[in-house]
Amino acid sequence: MKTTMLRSIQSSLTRANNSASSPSTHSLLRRGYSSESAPERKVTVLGAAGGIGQPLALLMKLNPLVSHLSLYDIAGTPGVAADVGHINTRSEVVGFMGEEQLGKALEGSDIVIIPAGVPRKPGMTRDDLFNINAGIVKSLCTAIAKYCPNALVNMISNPVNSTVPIAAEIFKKAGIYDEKKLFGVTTLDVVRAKTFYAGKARVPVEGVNVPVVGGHAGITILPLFSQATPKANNLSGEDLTALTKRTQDGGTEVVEAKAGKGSATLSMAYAGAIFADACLKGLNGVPDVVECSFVQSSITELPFFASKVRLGKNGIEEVLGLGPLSDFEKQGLESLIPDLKSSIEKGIAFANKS
Ligand SMILES: NC(=O)c1ccc[n+]([C@@H]2O[C@H](COP(=O)([O-])OP(=O)(O)OC[C@H]3O[C@@H](n4cnc5c(N)ncnc54)[C@H](O)[C@@H]3O)[C@@H](O)[C@H]2O)c1
Ligand SMILES: O=C(O)C[C@H](O)C(=O)O
Repeated sequence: MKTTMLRSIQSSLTRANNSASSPSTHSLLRRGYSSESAPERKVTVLGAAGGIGQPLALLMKLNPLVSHLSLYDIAGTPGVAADVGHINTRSEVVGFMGEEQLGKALEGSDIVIIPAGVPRKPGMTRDDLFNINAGIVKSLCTAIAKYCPNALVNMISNPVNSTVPIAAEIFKKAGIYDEKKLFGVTTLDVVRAKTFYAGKARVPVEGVNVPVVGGHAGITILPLFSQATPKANNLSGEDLTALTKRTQDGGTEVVEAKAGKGSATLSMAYAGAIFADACLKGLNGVPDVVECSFVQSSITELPFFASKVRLGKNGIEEVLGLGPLSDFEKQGLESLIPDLKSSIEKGIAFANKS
């Protein structure tokens, strides 16, 4: 019963993966690539005792590609680690608490996932989190540069449109920046676009794919429903406009429903687990692993942009282009550029001030 449930969680994580073509964990296992023979991989979660951190720790504990799970926060991690550590899956779990233990938490990490920082309350924009979260991200990235400079970094902390450029600048200053290894996690936008599209088009959600490009705030989130599969012929222009708006406002929908008790945590943990799983598969040499992510990019005039990226043994193998856009999407792309540009510049300026 327990094994069946674990298998079903794992396979639904892989089935839901954006890349319909990437082999599932189960196909790897069937090919004799058992969790015992899968390479050792250390995944570290920074902010592991938080609303996202705890369910994300649980989902990473269920991932057979992880051999070491390191859980760090400024408080509360011993309890989370003891709890998650009792689950009878492959990884060894260690909790670390307080700045003096940050180095140990990070050493040897293959992937560092960062959901550390404050979430929104109703009436706030993601940019309103900048003043607190920029400093948190800066200090955590300084430590990553020192203790695990080769790790892939999955940035969840908001505002992602600024925290990713901050991380890049901190890594550049430390002389370790590799643009192939830094990712803003925008998977939740893809997860939402798939759910909302499937609901409106009345198609089974498991088979749905929708790329989401741009950034991760308001109108910078640009779902490309014209490229959604399976094609739905029952959606009007008005439906597509409404779907786009709902995807852009998905975070706010949750913030308002939680009425002061934070933002998306469970769906974000799910999305973060999907993205980390894709990074692990890429590192392990699985071919054709493709996910959307906010990365250093030259596909538009902006230095960072979310689009599909192909993941490989060194992180990003290829940043894929946007593909054909509808007139509505072309307009959306044009409108988002100034917003996204100023968030990126704000992050770069913050990281470079004294
Ligand atoms: N990228 C996305 O799609 C997405 C989705 C949802 C939430 N978020 C963002 O994720 C962040 C976390 O959200 P949450 O709901 O988990 O918040 P939370 O307050 O529940 O948890 C944040 C955790 O970070 C920890 N923390 C604070 N400073 C730290 C530091 N210096 N080092 C390590 N840990 C530290 C806190 O102790 C806390 O446990 C927010 O910024 C939120 O906006 C992003
Ligand atoms: O909306 C937020 O503040 C959190 C997150 O960015 C989300 O999209 O849910």
